[in-house]
Amino acid sequence: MPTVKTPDARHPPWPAVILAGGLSRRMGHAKSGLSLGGKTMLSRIIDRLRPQVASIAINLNGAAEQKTIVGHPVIADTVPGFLGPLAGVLTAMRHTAAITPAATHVLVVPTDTPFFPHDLAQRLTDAMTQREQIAVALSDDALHPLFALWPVALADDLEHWITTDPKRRVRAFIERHPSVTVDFPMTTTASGLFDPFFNVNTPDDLLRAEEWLRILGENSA
Ligand SMILES: Nc1nc2c(ncn2[C@@H]2O[C@H](COP(=O)(O)OP(=O)(O)OP(=O)(O)O)[C@@H](O)[C@H]2O)c(=O)[nH]1
Ligand SMILES: [Mg+2]
Repeated sequence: MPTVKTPDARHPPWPAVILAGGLSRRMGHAKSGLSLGGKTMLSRIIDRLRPQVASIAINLNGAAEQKTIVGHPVIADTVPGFLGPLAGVLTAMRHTAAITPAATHVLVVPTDTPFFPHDLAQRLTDAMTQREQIAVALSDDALHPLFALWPVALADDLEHWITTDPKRRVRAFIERHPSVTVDFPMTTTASGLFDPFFNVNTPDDLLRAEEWLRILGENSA
C-alpha cells in the first residue's frame, strides 16, 4: 500500500490570513475590491501569497453573508468594534488554532500592499531561531508588523492587550515577546529604488501603484 505523507503543520508552509478587516477611511472604498492593473487588489495578494503558504483565509468585517471568496474562508474579527490591525492578527491566531491546531505560527499580510516579496514566508521562517518568536519584516528601517509570522500561542495575551492597552500599540506588544526582524532589500528599478512594502491607503497611492506596476513590469491582468 502506498504511504500517504501527512504534512506536519508545525512547520512551513504555514497557514496564512489576509488582513482586510479595516474601514478604508482614507480610500473611501474597501481596498480589497480596488482594481489595480485590471485585477482586484485582493486577487493580487492571493496570487502572490498562494505559492508561499499552506492555506489562505481572508479576514473581512461586515460580510457575514459571504462564507468564502474564491474558495478561501472569510473570517470576521473575533472581538467587535474595529479595534485595529491587531484585532485582525488575533482573528488569524484564533482561526489557525481552530482549523490547523498543530500550526505554531500564522503568516499575516495586509490586503493593501500588492508588491510584497515573493520570498516573504521563506525568509521570515529562516530567521526564526526559537519556537515562540514573532518574525517581522523590515524595509528601509521601517518595521512592518502586519507582514509577520505570529505565534498562535500568543492569542490570549494579544486579546488582553487589545482590550486593555488604550492605544493597542503594535510595536509595544511585539516588544513584550521574543522577536526577530528580517530586512528586505529595496527593489532597484529604472525609476529608482522601490520599497516592496509600499501600501495603498489613498486614491493618490492607487495612482502611484499603477505607475509602479508598469515600472516593475508586473502583469497587468
Ligand atoms: N481585522 C481588522 N483589520 C484591520 C482593522 N483596522 C485596520 N485593519 C487592517 O490593517 C491593515 C492596515 O490598516 P490601514 O492601512 O490603516 O487600513 P484601514 O484601517 O483599512 O484604512 P484607514 O481607515 O484609511 O486607516 C489593513 O489590511 C486593514 O484591513 C480592524 O479594526 N480589524
Ligand atoms: Mg495601510
